[in-house]
Formats: sequence, C-alpha cells, structure tokens
Amino acid sequence: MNKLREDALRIINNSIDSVLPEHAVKSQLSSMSLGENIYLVAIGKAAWRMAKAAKDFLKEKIKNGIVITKYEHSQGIIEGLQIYEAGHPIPDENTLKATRKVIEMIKNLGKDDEVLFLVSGGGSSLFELPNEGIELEDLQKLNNDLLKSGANIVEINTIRKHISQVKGGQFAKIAEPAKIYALILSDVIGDRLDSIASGPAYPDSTTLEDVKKIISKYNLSLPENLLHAFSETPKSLRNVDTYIIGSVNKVCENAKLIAEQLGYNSIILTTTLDCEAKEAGLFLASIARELIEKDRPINKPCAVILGGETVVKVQGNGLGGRNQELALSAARGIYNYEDVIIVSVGTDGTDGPTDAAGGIVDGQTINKLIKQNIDVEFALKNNDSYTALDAIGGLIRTGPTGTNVNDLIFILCGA
Ligand SMILES: Nc1ncnc2c1ncn2[C@@H]1O[C@H](COP(=O)(O)OP(=O)(O)O)[C@@H](O)[C@H]1O
Ligand SMILES: O=C(O)[C@@H](CO)OP(=O)(O)O
Ligand SMILES: [Mg+2]
Repeated sequence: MNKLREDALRIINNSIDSVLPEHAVKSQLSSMSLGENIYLVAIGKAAWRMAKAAKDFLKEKIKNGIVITKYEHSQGIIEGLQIYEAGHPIPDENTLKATRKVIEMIKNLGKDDEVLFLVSGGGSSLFELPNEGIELEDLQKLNNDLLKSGANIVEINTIRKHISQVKGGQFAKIAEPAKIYALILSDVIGDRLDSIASGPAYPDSTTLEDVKKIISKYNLSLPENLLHAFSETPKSLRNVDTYIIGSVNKVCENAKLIAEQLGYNSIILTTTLDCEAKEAGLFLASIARELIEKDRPINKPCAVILGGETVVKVQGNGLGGRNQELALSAARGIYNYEDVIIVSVGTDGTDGPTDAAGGIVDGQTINKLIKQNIDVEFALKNNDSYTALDAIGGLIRTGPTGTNVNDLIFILCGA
C-alpha cells in the first residue's frame, strides 16, 4: 500500500476512535450529581457503547434500562439492561416493540425518579411509535420516500416528528414528572437538538406549517390516512436538562491533529458541508487541483479536512451512499493527478444501505474503472457508487463503529 493511502486510513481509524462515546459519557456523568433511582434509555447507533459506559459508571443506581440500537450494533449483554435491535434507516416491527417497552418503563415514574436518556443518530428510525391510524407499512413507505427525496435530515425529521407519539419532545412529556437528563452525541449539522434522533426530549421548533411546506417542496404524495394523522408537538418542556457530549467538530479537530502528527500541514475547511454529494465531490477535486498546482491555500504535504453531511436525491436503482457517491464524483476531478487522495466516510461505519463506511479515490481511480468497463457517469447517474468503487478497491470498510458524529471528508496531498 502506498504511503498516502496508509496515512489516509490511519487518519480515518484514529479520528473515529477518538470520538467513541465511552470517555465523553463518563466525563459528563462525573460532572453531574444524579440520584439513586435512575432509569436508562439509550437510542441510536451509538446506544450500546453509551449505555455500557453509563452502566459501568453508575452501577446499581440504574434501576432499569432499555437500549435500542441498529441490527448488528449490539456488542452483547449489559447486566441489568434490556437490549433491542431494530430497523434503520427504515423503522420496523422491532422498532415499535422496543419503543412500547420504553413507554411502559417510564410512563408511571414519580417526581423523585430520573431518566438518563442517551441519544445518538439513528434514533429516529429505532425509537418510534406512530400516531393512531398509521400502520407500520405507511410509516415505512413515508420514511423510504423521504430518504430518497433529497431532503436534508432537518426536513426529514420535521415530518417524522409530526406523525409520532414519542418524537419532538413527546417522550419527555410521557416521562413527566420524572426529570430527564439527556446526553447527546450529535450527528446533525449545527447540533440542532430538536433534529438529532428527532428530539424526543427537546422542545420542537418546527410546526405543522413547516410540514406542509416540506411536503410541497419535495412533491411528496401521502395517502389520505397519513394526512389526517399529523399532530402538533410540544414547544416547551420543564423536566429536561440537555448536554451535547460529541459532534463532528471533535472528529475534524482530531483528524487535523493526527494529520499534523503524520507531517501534513492541515486545515479544517468547514464542519457544515451540506450540499449534494456529487457537487461536493467536484468542489473537493477543484480544491485538490489548487493544492497540487498552486500550493494554495496551504503548502504540500497537506490535509484539507471537512465535516458535515451531504444529500443524495436517489433516482437510480444502484447501490451506494452519500460518502461513496461524493468520493466517486471527486475522482473525476483528479483524473491522472499524482500524489493525491480524496476520502469521504461516515463515522458510524455504514454509508447508505451498504457494508462500506465510505470511499477513497485517487488519480488512478478513473483509469481502473475504465479497465473494468465501468462508466463513471453512468454509475453516478444510477446511484451505483458502491458497485463501481468495490470493483477497484475504492471502498473503506470499518464495520459498525459504535459512534455516530456525521461524516469526515478530507483531501491528502503528498509533498
Ligand atoms: N444508492 C444510493 N446511492 C447514494 N445514496 C443512497 C443510495 N441509497 C440510499 N442512499 C442514501 O443513504 C441515506 C441513508 O444512509 P445512512 O448511511 O443510513 O444515513 P445516516 O448515516 O445519516 O444514517 C439515505 O438518506 C439516502 O439518501
Ligand atoms: O436519527 C436521526 O434522525 C438521524 C439524525 O440524528 O440519524 P441517522 O441519519 O443516523 O438516521
Ligand atoms: Mg444522518
């Protein structure tokens, strides 16, 4: 493996390791003084690791607890906690079953009880009980349409919150009068607390008016029963304290430190990349060319680091994810350039409905695709980035990481 690729993989692995949730959970808990009657609820892709850290720290103070995470994201038994796995990014039967268990556990709590609510991205699909009149099939179709529409996560979750019994602050209402302490691992740009996992314990800033606008903006066609099932969400809550314990900012800062230790001049360009994945790829390639040809805006060897979450309007029937699509698109702009790599990777370890975390491309990627008879333009049009990158060794596979703080994207240039 060449040095640039080796360094890129090291930056990816070490910076994701630096945002695993154990340390953040323990350090937050050690600054709080919780009582002796704690009920734990952990939701999201990082739920298992967050819950394990909390249990190790609080021990017998936790009276009961439920963890809901994505399939293949549980790492085994945690004594005293019930662990469920469920569907993501589309909710399934197990989502509803596990959510009902949580409601049963917290609905009759008293004012001296406390709920430790550990929240990470993925929670929207894993923690859900829809409003009366909505069947699971309706909910699944709506989620599928939303995820393919090109809407961003704030828009998607605005809709999800208004057909739910637990999202948009409603979980906190059910737990009243118990106090909720929410520890949040953010995977939403700008750390919007009412969007992360659809904010089950945060006052909702969005309204039914916003729902109407999003339905019309993305031309969504909803069945009649769904249109009648929307409900307004709470705009204030009195029983919740919220703490953000990790975000994309941290993974970018750590990637910068690691790149510097490896000898690369490094900058963070943005932590809020949010445009179309294909456009982001071409934009990154143009920056790479500036670095190579003009040594601007920093001198080689260098790392230019970005964080955020791009969007994809899925119109083809191929296989891929936003990070793979960004990387494949970027390959077009660095065709035949030497000593440059562009990487895009989801810190949760799974990009779209695939087993890859993201993509890694260089100046030879397009030549390798040509040799395999793969037309990059067709692959992009068909949203088939996984198949294309897989054929030429351009996928990054980490497996589920146990954390989730959005996507890490970077350019690495040799001397
Ligand atoms: N074939 C595809 N190519 C590109 N993106 C896709 C494809 N299929 C689904 N997606 C995108 O993958 C997203 C879900 O991916 P996922 O990695 O689970 O998101 P997150 O990490 O935010 O939970 C969808 O919103 C959709 O836009
Ligand atoms: O659960 C959710 O609503 C989102 C954002 O937090 O996470 P993910 O994109 O991982 O599904
Ligand atoms: Mg997401």
